[in-house]
Amino acid sequence: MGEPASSDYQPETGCLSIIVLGASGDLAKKKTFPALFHLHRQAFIESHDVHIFGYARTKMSDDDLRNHLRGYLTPCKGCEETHKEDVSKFLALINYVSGPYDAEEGFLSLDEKISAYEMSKNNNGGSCRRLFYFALPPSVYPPVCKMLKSFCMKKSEGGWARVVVEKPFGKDLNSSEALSKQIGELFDESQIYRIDHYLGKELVQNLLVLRFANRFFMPLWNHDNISNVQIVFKEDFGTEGRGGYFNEYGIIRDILQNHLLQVLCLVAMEKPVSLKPEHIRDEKVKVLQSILPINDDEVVIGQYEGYTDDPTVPKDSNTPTFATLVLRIHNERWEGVPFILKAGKSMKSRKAEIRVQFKDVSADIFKPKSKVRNEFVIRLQPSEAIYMKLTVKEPGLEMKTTQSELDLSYQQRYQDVVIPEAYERLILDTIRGDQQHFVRRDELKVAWEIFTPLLHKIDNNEMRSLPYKPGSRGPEEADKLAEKVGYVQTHGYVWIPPTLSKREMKSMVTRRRKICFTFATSFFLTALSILILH
Ligand SMILES: NC(=O)C1=CN([C@@H]2O[C@H](COP(=O)(O)OP(=O)(O)OC[C@H]3O[C@@H](n4cnc5c(N)ncnc54)[C@H](OP(=O)(O)O)[C@@H]3O)[C@@H](O)[C@H]2O)C=CC1
Ligand SMILES: O=C1O[C@H](COP(=O)(O)O)[C@@H](O)[C@H](O)[C@H]1O
Repeated sequence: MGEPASSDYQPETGCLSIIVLGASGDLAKKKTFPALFHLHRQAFIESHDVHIFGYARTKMSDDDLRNHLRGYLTPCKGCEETHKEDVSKFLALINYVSGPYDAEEGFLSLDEKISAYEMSKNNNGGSCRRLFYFALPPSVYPPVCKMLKSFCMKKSEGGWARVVVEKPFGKDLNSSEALSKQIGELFDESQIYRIDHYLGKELVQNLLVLRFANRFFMPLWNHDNISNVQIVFKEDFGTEGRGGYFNEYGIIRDILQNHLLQVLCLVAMEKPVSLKPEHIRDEKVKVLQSILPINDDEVVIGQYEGYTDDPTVPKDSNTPTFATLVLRIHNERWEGVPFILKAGKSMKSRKAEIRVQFKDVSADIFKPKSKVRNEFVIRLQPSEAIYMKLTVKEPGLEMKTTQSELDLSYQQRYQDVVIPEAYERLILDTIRGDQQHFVRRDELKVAWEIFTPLLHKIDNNEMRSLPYKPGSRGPEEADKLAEKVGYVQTHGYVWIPPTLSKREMKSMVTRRRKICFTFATSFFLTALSILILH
């Protein structure tokens, strides 16, 4: 069965079973089930044709799982009134099956339950669809795939079975390729959805539109005009309860090799032939293939002080919780432009953004006191925004220049819009069969090729993590590296997100209306009294 492109999507009929493997875990409760809840609340998945099955080793009843999840299902803005009812309706759709990941007993009973549900729905016609979501550590992907393939793949006419797998997909090039091979022997590429939730973020999805639907950017988007690009991820908390997992992977495998690299692809790729998933992914692969080997002199890794206090982390751990490194794309558009990727845990603030810094104006006649540059910033989170830093005349009698911005802040511009969570959007894509925002096997392979030599050096202690204070900007050396490769910080300029809230806007409008009303009333009364007096 061919998989439809996004624009070809036709709503399907028939029953849909969503199976969350690892239902007892962290991702399942924090992201997967809440995303399903919101999709259900908005009727993207509906009670009459969907059922959800949780699967894990932990022994619990249906109600135990429902109660475990309840607290994570929070109302969205404006849904508070119906929230209790929405939660009850959603939880009623969930059943739980307990079993091991590498033996048939649990999977046979899972299949029995899914089949019973499908049978109960058969009289509606249509096909049966099975979506398997792996909210599991990658170490158990191979046995789980085998079990699913052997025991849970009953296919009805026109139906489908898809698997969604989480990152990190492997630990380096070899392990990732081995995993891809094992899974590839069991499922077609069109059935495998390698999720990278950054691809589901609103402003990441906006990148192609911004770049290719606006005349502004096209002629400027190249090495003639752009000095450097920074892609930054910061969290203001540490590994918190995930020390065991994190210590095995580190920040490069956790964030840079996947999330930041995917963002880089969308910033740097050429215009795809169309919006078809394969056309987009072809262009992403070309960018990745053009990235030069990472230069050790353009890498700074760090570890926040106190990281090894976590009892699950060895005292002598060299695992980086921070990294800044430079990627260089060897092609006609980007030759000479450093792409600075920076990610850190336990930093001063939580933020993810893309910062495109332009070159200096040539033969500048305004002679500003300090060097200033145009920047185009896309803030992915928090407070989604797109703004452009530019030089303007300072209002007043003097001919002085100052830094200002053209600002599109989503909170202000789209006040009535609730921006969906990345996972909501991506799970919906998997149901619709749209692989545009998922990582293809060859894309993953090149991504690992880029990072594997560096990762091996760090794993072998050939490169040491520098200590940094929790709540800081990370090691000073990282800022020095960014400066060395061309980033110019604008001193004295701070972007202030517009603060006019909807309430303030409303009260302003009401106040204006009141003034108009008072004015109209007094005008009317004056006119009336003049008339009476005459
Ligand atoms: N948590 C997060 O914020 C994010 C997680 N991810 C990815 O999602 C996946 C799941 O992550 P997360 O939920 O945090 O993981 P968990 O450690 O919570 O594991 C999920 C479930 O898998 C089972 N499990 C855990 N360890 C093992 C093991 N060694 N062998 C067999 N089963 C095990 C447990 O269920 P039981 O014992 O009941 O079978 C557990 O409840 C991972 O690939 C992770 O990298 C991606 C982005 C964010
Ligand atoms: O994949 C991961 O992402 C989260 C950060 O996600 P965000 O959407 O809140 O930016 C990170 O905390 C985690 O370590 C990593 O595995």
